[in-house]
Amino acid sequence: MDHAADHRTGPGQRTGLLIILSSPSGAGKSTLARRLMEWDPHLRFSVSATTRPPRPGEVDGQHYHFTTADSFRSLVGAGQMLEHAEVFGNFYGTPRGPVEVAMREGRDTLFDVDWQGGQQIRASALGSQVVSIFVLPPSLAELERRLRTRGQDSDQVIRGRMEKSRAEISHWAEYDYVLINDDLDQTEARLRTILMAERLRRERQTGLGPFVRALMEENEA
Ligand SMILES: Nc1nc2c(ncn2[C@@H]2O[C@H](COP(=O)(O)OP(=O)(O)O)[C@@H](O)[C@H]2O)c(=O)[nH]1
Ligand SMILES: Nc1ncnc2c1ncn2[C@@H]1O[C@H](COP(=O)(O)OP(=O)(O)O)[C@@H](O)[C@H]1O
Repeated sequence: MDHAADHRTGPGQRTGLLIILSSPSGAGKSTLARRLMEWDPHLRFSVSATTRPPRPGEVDGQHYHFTTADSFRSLVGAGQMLEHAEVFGNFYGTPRGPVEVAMREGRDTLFDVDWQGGQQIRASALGSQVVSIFVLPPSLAELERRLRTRGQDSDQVIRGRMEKSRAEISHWAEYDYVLINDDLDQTEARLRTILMAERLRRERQTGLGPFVRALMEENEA
């Protein structure tokens, strides 16, 4: 079967959107993702696998699937990752199965992945369904302040993340939307607007009413 054609949109068909959120560490994407999920219970969060150890309060299977490097590698070897990358010295990857199920069910999926993950998902057979959003902090000083006030990482880890932030930010132009997360409520409102508009755009392709469909079929006959 042609894998790409399987997810192609057309009149009457409805497939899910893949909404990719990326940002330098600490800009606020996990917070925004959580708020968006609370707002829209139909949205599915893609739970990544990672070899990073859990932070206090993180729940296995909910925030991440915490795993060892060996089992991560065997999942990759078995083709079970839609994408994967090494970030800050740990492996992260998106399990393929749940994304494909959501696509078939017409459910939208939200991804919190870095720029490498964004590139790989865009290049995959599901790429035509991607809506990508890059979240920027108002400044690097504010980014560092957020990493420190989050209070989850050691000084050394924070320094490492700040060093990588410029490299992550350099990929902003690859994304469909760029949001500066200054005021959290305003950024959340903008994210909702993007989601609503992108859903309308998809309906333009897939949600034609029976009246328009009948006219199209008449024209094709
Ligand atoms: N490529 C890829 N990146 C991921 C995945 N899951 C998380 N990441 C990214 O890995 C980076 C580190 O995530 P995390 O350790 O949770 O730290 P945080 O971003 O500071 O909360 C972030 O840029 C995430 O977007 C994944 O499945 N694939
Ligand atoms: N707009 C904002 N203004 C102030 N603080 C914020 C804002 N957005 C997020 N934060 C805080 O910044 C810290 C990092 O946010 P988080 O969502 O964990 O970032 P990321 O997932 O991008 O690493 C958290 O303590 C969060 O509460």
